[in-house]
Amino acid sequence: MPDLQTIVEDIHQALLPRLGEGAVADYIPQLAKVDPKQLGIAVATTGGELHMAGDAATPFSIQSISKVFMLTLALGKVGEGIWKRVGREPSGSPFNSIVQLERENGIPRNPFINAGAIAVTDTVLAGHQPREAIGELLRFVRYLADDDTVSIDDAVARSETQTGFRNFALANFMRSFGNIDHPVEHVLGVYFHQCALSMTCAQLARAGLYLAARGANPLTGHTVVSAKRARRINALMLMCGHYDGSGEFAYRVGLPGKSGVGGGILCVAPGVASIAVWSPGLNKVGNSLLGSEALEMLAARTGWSVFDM
Ligand SMILES: NC(=O)CC[C@H](N)C(=O)O
Repeated sequence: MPDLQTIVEDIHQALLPRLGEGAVADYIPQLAKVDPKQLGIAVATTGGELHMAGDAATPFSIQSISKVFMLTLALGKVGEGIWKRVGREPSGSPFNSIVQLERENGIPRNPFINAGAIAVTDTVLAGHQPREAIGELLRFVRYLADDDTVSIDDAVARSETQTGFRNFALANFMRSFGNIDHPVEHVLGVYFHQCALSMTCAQLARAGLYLAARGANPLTGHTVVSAKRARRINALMLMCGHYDGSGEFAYRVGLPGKSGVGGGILCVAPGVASIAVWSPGLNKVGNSLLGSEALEMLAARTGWSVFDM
């Protein structure tokens, strides 16, 4: 196998002619302004190497990838009790779907669709003002990435607050079933800010290392979660991380991953590496089109797969 740096550069080079494919998320006005012709790849290995290509040092809106970090925080606070409020099954529905919620009594299918993530955020809000919960998450992500420059893009958070009608509907609907404890405006205030976390591929790849290294960041030595919990979060990412595109992603890439409508994907090769890719153009189910292609190529070139150990 050629060295990793060559592989990531080759993949970036191969995809360059296709930059701009897919559709940028435009239901959040601030995201619609992002130049679609960008592609970043960063691979952080458990051995401490970092390989980057393309726009890997450009910050972007991580959006739903933040659901992985918020879930990690919530599990630390309430442990397995979280599963009383949210399931662990793939939804087979779009990320912002409301239909299952009624049939399933306000309990979202999993923590990675919007409804599930909003319930998780509500858990983290317990005993805090929204500003404190946002601060706690920001500190946590900075700690994971070992980088204090990670920030929240207030313009993105504001843009989503003004247009997040569907998320308000989801939160109110869950509240009617007793599955949201705090005022909906508070919960969504935190949720929109977590989605507006702005990170580069390099920062994101480093932040995800704990999931590739049995719960501890091998660069800093910081223990984040137990090995068992890291495995379980990876299992959820594999089954639910790409909404109704999760099966396709598992088939093509074969690694746990979590996407966001900003065009980012965090992907985990357990024991080996944490990978972040970013390209704003999305496919029909809202996952980065070229980001998924890049990961498929990376998995093929390296042989990394959770189905072949
Ligand atoms: N899939 C996503 O990244 C969705 C996150 C976005 N903030 C929303 O709630 O719609």
